[in-house]
Amino acid sequence: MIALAADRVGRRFGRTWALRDCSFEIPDGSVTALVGVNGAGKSTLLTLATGLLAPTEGAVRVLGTAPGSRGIHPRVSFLAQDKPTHRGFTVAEMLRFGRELNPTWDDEYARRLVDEAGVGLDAKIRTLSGGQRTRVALAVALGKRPELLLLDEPIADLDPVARDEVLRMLMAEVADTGTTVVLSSHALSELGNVCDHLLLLGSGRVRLAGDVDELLRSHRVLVHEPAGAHHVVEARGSIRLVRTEDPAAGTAPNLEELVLAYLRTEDAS
Ligand SMILES: Nc1ncnc2c1ncn2[C@@H]1O[C@H](COP(=O)(O)OP(=O)(O)OP(=O)(O)O)[C@@H](O)[C@H]1O
Repeated sequence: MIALAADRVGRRFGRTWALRDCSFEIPDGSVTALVGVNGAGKSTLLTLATGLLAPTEGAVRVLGTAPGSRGIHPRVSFLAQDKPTHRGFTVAEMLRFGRELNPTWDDEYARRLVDEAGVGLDAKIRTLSGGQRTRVALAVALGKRPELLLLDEPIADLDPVARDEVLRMLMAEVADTGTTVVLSSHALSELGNVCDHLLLLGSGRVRLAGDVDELLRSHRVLVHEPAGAHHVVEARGSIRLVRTEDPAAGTAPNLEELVLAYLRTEDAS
């Protein structure tokens, strides 16, 4: 099944097209890295998927239906970039909101996630570290037992240890529950360990999308080698990243090298 699909989606703000002609499909159970430079349209795309924003053109489908105009889909959780945990409340109060607002709420599960983060239920949100706050916000997002979890830069403000902890926790939960995750991030080196699907936006358009292994297989790094008939994505001095089906050419890139090459170039396809 397809968890999230876009068919020629565009979204305009005044004269600015934040997204244009975006078509893609994100399979059920995948963990998708949503990447792109600042202003590429990542947050806009995630917000369209929640239904909190409507496309100007085209159609979005979430878990097989059009996102409703009456708020977020009951089986979708969204963690916005600013992680709106209310700083004056306690962790227990945050969990109570989750329970009251979500019919599918799993209180035992949410409490376990908070406990594993080493956070007390009586702690005020404002006393928590950035990493702990993110983990409480994730516990609230996951406590809803979503089929689709949309995370907008969840690890942006975390130190490397906290990033690692949060991503490990997330991956363990996803492996257990099969939740589909779409995760926007600039932390390219971390994404290779957690994502099996990629959606790369550039200037509001889909530049590259698909299964990570397939994308890595169809690209090679050539050093001091002519590109020949291969399609050159990026050339930097004697190093070229090319798109090719020839497994004998050069060496395989890693996800960070692949994404960086596309982010650095404007007109690669
Ligand atoms: N509410 C809005 N009103 C006007 N313009 C907007 C609005 N939201 C987004 N935009 C514009 O749409 C474009 C895409 O913005 P968006 O926030 O989706 O990018 P992003 O990829 O999430 O960026 P970042 O990595 O910096 O978070 C930008 O040009 C931005 O200025």
